[in-house]
Amino acid sequence: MRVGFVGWRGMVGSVLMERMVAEQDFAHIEPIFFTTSNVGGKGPNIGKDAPPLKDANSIDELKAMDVVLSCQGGDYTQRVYYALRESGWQGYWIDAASSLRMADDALIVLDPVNLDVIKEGLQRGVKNFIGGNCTVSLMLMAIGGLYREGLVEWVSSMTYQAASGAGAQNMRELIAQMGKIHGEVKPLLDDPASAILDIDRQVASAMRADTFPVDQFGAPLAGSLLPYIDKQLDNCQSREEWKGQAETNKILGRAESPLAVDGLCVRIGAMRCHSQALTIKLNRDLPLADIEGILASANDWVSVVPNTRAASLAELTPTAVTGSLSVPVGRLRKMNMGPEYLSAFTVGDQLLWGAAEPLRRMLRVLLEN
Ligand SMILES: NC(=O)C1=CN([C@@H]2O[C@H](COP(=O)(O)OP(=O)(O)OC[C@H]3O[C@@H](n4cnc5c(N)ncnc54)[C@H](OP(=O)(O)O)[C@@H]3O)[C@@H](O)[C@H]2O)C=CC1
Ligand SMILES: N[C@@H](CC(=O)OP(=O)(O)O)C(=O)O
Repeated sequence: MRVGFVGWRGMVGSVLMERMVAEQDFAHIEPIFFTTSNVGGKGPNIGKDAPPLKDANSIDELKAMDVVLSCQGGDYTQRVYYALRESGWQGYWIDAASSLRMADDALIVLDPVNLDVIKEGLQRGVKNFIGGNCTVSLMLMAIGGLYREGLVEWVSSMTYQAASGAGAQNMRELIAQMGKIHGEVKPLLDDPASAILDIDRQVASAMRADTFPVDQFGAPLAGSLLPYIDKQLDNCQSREEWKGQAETNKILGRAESPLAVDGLCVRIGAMRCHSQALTIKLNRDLPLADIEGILASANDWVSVVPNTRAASLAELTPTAVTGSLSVPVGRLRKMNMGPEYLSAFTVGDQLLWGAAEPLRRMLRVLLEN
């Protein structure tokens, strides 16, 4: 199988390459690497030879692929995908970008949750397989068991999303903001006798100054938060919030009878792990132990964290989870609203299960099909 990789050196693409090397995926395919900026250059080090980089804008070169896997971004998809199909290309298109997600002829892939939907799609001749929004994929990795058992009436998701979701430059800017804040008050911090309100005043003044680095986020994130992610929609949801219900139901294959998912999406100063506080309305009262069993059995990566302070601080934070495929879910308890209202908190690496891993695994599904 000739697989063309576009966007392999970007942030999502680099994580994908790391995972594919770790899982020895390249042993099963003929990889061809593409570029928009360095035609003829050298591809990534994957432990085996590959031809020099090909032009990612050349429909003729792309047409020779059985599969094109793109982590290059939505603009690239818009520019190239339709032209490639119009040329008569019948191959599989796997993509990290959101552009094609809601198209009728595309499926959103998250195989630990929707392998049945994917397999049924393959039998129907579906050729476009798109990675889901990171927050949605991570939520479903965490509580997919409840959906699988038909226990969910609705979910409200309040998110705490990492800088990486906005891109590599944003991660850099977050650290620059942290450094700027520290630099402003270092002399006061070094003096144990200094007044904390003086430090606080200087920090606030530094963050509000014109010289504070905000080119990427448009506002201070370090020491603050941003209560709006992605575009503004006419119904007063942000586009990120809209994706919650639309993509969840598409992933689960229930677009005809959608379950409600809604909430607020907020950017916080974490590096690459998205967290979510969930309120889940179950459609019946179930003992907490049964709920924990259902959650833990849903896939190989979800783990139930005991609802204690010690376990939550040790296992249920972005710092604990970053760089790993595990998706812990904790803070599980019945809420004051009634026995059918369940609270949960979950954390996941948005570059792994939130972006690269479902694409890598889709390639495996194609190979095994
Ligand atoms: N960031 C995220 O969290 C998520 C992103 N996605 C989607 O994935 C797509 C790609 O996102 P992301 O990986 O963040 O994009 P990046 O900006 O990191 O990379 C995209 C492309 O930019 C080019 N590029 C230019 N300068 C550099 C540089 N210094 N280092 C690396 N690449 C460079 C590369 O193309 P070339 O080699 O051709 O020059 C690269 O493939 C987007 O559509 C996004 O929506 C999906 C889920 C999560
Ligand atoms: N919008 C997400 C990241 C992302 O790329 O999402 P999507 O793949 O749906 O465009 C975030 O900011 O955290």
